[in-house]
Amino acid sequence: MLEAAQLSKDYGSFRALNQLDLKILKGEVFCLLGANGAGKSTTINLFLNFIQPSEGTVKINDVDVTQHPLETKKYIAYIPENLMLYPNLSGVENLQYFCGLSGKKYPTAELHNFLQKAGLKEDLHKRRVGKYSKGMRQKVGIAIAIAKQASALLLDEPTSGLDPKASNEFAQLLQELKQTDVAILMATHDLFRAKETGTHIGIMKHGKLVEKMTTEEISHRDLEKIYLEHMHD
Ligand SMILES: Nc1ncnc2c1ncn2[C@@H]1O[C@H](COP(=O)(O)OP(=O)(O)OP(=O)(O)O)[C@@H](O)[C@H]1O
Repeated sequence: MLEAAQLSKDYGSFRALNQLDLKILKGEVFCLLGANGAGKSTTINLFLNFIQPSEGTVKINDVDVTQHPLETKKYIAYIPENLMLYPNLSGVENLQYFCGLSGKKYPTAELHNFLQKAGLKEDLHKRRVGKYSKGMRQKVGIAIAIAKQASALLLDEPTSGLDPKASNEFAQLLQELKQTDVAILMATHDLFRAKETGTHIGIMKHGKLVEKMTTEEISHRDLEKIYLEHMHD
C-alpha cells in the first residue's frame, strides 16, 4: 500500500507539492496526470525517499518512508522514463545484478523465467542491453519488479517514446502485475493509457491533486474534457 497524508514539498518559497492525500491499495493502479511541472515526479521521488517531505507523511505498507528508508526500499520497484541498466551486460546479467542489490539470489533458469514473464523474448536474454530498444529495457525493469516481489511499483512516464505496440505490451504487463497484488503509482501524460490501464486517475495542477476518480466511472471523452478544463482555468 502507498499512502501520502498532507504531504507537501517546498523548494525555498516555492511549493512543488501541496498537501497531497493519497492511498493506493494492492491491486490498484493510480495514474497521475498533469502538465509539466505539476508535481508528479516530486510525488514519486518522495515515495522513493530521493527527497524529503517539508510537511506530512509518506508511507509504504504502513512504514514511514522518511523514518525507515531502507525498509521501505525493499518493498518497491521503480521504473523511470529511462531505466538505467548496464549496457555491456546482458538482460539476464542486469537482472541478476539488480536482484543481488536487493539481497535476492536466484538460479539462472529462474532469472530467465522472470524475463520471460516480463515479455522479453528468449533470444534477447543474453544479448547486451546496449543493443536493446527502450521497450525491451522497460521489460527488464518489470522483470526486476517481479523478481524482487515488490509490493509497490512506482513508474514515472514509463511509456513516453514507446511505439504504440510496445506501449500496449507494457500496459498489458501492468495489468498482469496488478493481479499479483502490487500497488502501482504511475505518472503519465497518456490519457488513453491511463484510462485503459488505471483503476484510478488523479489530475494534478500546481502541486495540488485537483481531481480524483475511478476509471470505471469515466469515459475517454469525459476524461479528456475534465483534464483540459483543469488545464485551461
Ligand atoms: N530540485 C528542485 N529545485 C527547485 N524546484 C524544483 C526542484 N525539483 C522540482 N522542482 C519544481 O517543482 C515543480 C514540480 O516538478 P515535477 O518534476 O514534480 O513536475 P512533473 O509533474 O513531474 O512534470 P513533468 O511532467 O515535466 O515531469 C516544478 O515547478 C519544478 O520546476
